[in-house]
Amino acid sequence: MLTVETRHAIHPEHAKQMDTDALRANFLGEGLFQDGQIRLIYTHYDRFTLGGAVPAGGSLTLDKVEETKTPSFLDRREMGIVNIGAAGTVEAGGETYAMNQGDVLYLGMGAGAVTFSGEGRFYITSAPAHKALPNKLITVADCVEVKMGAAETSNKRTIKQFIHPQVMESCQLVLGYTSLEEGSVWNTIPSHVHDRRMEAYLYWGMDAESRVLHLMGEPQETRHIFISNEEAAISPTWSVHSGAGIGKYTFIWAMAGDNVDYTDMDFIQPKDLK
Ligand SMILES: O=C(O)C(=O)C[C@H](O)C(=O)CO
Ligand SMILES: [Zn+2]
Repeated sequence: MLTVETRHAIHPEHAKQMDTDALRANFLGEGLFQDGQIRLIYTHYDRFTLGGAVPAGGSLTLDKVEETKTPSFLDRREMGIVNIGAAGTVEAGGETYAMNQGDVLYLGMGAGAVTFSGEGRFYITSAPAHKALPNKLITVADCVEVKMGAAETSNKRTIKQFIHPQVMESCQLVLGYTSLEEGSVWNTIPSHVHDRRMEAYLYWGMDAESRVLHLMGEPQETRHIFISNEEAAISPTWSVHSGAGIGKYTFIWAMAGDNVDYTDMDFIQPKDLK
């Protein structure tokens, strides 16, 4: 079963007026991982699409998605998939890729139908592409690790880069995930924006009772949403995207836009946040 929800692009002046329910309806992705289902959010931020596929021991195929009006979803798009569950497989372009927890699969434009199988919980990201690039499995052992932050500022963390120029070529997608060290709670400090790229965060690896306070909004007009395990925050180009966890968490960051330069960020120092 496939479900697709459309999210329109929100102007920052509009976001300022929103109450909690409106912020959640526009910027939070809930219930993306349901047994036996593929659930997608098709956004109007760079037409970035995110979602989950949970085959729950069976198989699920993603092919035509009405929203794109193309015969197959990947006819003019690329895709990044992260397995946040147990072992599973993804079949595309005549190949079957075995994916353990944390592995990432890149599928290039024209890859065709995508079949998810096994016990995996597959996080799906996708953006329009301008050329066909080879499909590529990037295991946890293949990623590039960057250490950031410090225990003194409660933000010591490891950034694992997968779909990233240092690892492989993509059209628009840049993707990886960040884990906090024990005792550190803050991600993405100092905060930043990047008007050139939208971004989405998928929080996972959290206890059921735990929550992340996700900061969003313009730097001088911040808002927050509390996020549970396996929920996503959609971050428009004008929004900061930082968070603090009440308990352990990892988050998958994925971006699409004008460049694939991970370091292209406009930093906002804590003293300048409002
Ligand atoms: O912990 C961090 O810092 C991040 O993971 C930052 C994200 O990767 C990001 O926002 C990239 O633009
Ligand atoms: Zn960012």
